[in-house]
Amino acid sequence: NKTLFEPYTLGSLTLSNRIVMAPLTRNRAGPDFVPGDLTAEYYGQRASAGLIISEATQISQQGQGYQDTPGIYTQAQIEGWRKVTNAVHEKGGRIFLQLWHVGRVSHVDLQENGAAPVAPSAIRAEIKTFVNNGFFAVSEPRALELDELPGIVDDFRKAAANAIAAGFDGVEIHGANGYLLDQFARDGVNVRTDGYGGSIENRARLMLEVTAAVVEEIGAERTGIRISPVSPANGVSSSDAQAQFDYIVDQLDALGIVYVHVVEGATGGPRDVAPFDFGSLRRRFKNTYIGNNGYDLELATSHLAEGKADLFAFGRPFIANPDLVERLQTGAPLAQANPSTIYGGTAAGYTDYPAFAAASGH
Ligand SMILES: C=C(C(=O)O)c1ccccc1
Repeated sequence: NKTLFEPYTLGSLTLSNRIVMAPLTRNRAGPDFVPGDLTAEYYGQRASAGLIISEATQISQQGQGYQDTPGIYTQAQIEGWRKVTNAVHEKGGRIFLQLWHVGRVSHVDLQENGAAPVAPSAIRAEIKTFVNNGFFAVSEPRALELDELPGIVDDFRKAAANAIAAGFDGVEIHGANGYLLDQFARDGVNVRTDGYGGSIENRARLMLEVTAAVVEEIGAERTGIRISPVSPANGVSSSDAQAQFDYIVDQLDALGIVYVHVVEGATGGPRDVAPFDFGSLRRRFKNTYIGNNGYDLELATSHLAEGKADLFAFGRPFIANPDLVERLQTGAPLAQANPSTIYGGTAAGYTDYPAFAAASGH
């Protein structure tokens, strides 16, 4: 029977195992939101993952919501990411870039000319974001005009092309965790009365137009997406998540993208936050299903045996265990991350976690 530690074919890629490094925001981009040498070292250290999905990376300044997160919309940013993909590929690893637009989860100090963050509707989230070296309430958003949406689709398309130019093996569209595309999909925060709101199909429209544009630009085999059907992250909610996301996944399957990456529960929180049949998504999607959220070796092994997912994404465990795959395989103990150095800072708590062998003096 299948194990987590056997090779897996993802489109035209052969992954060395079924363990995925989930996207982790670390707020360590340099000036002009360019990833620096430390970032190349950090991802290189974790290249034994079957697939790395990078931290969320904004497709435009409008799409940025936190300080010191990296971008993929300038030549300098592409060159910075090239060092990262080289470091991972030198170690035989594979890496996708997560394309991000935060929508309403932003602050005027991050926006061009202090502009209001954009959203499907002018409803402010009751949350804070990390800006000006502190946590401050997100700013009042404005509703996007219909004629602005093609520009956002094009920003995703160009960012996908930039990611391939930077050497990434593919991209993951960020459709989860209460950011722009998820805001549009959720009737708790999208109250539009035009073609992008008011029905299951209309609310899915922007996410699906972005996905189709990325597929057209770089191919379905290099395009994945992350969704979080029942997560309340960043203040989103749905009146019928099952119907909304059954429809979305049916349409994603028709687009032929290589994987769907599903946050099964509250992001970074309880898996049973709300009743939801994830098997319904698994059955509707012919290609690869990546399960995420709170997995450990035992749960992943049992879900694999039950055919509930093909790959398993681990986030927080990868922070302090660069060699997580080897530790899971050998049963070595896992190190815990220092919570005070997860977001922001330099090497401490980023590149200075040792592999188990090094730590135990083997
Ligand atoms: C990009 C994030 C996500 O998808 O939740 C994120 C952003 C800031 C802190 C933690 C996570």
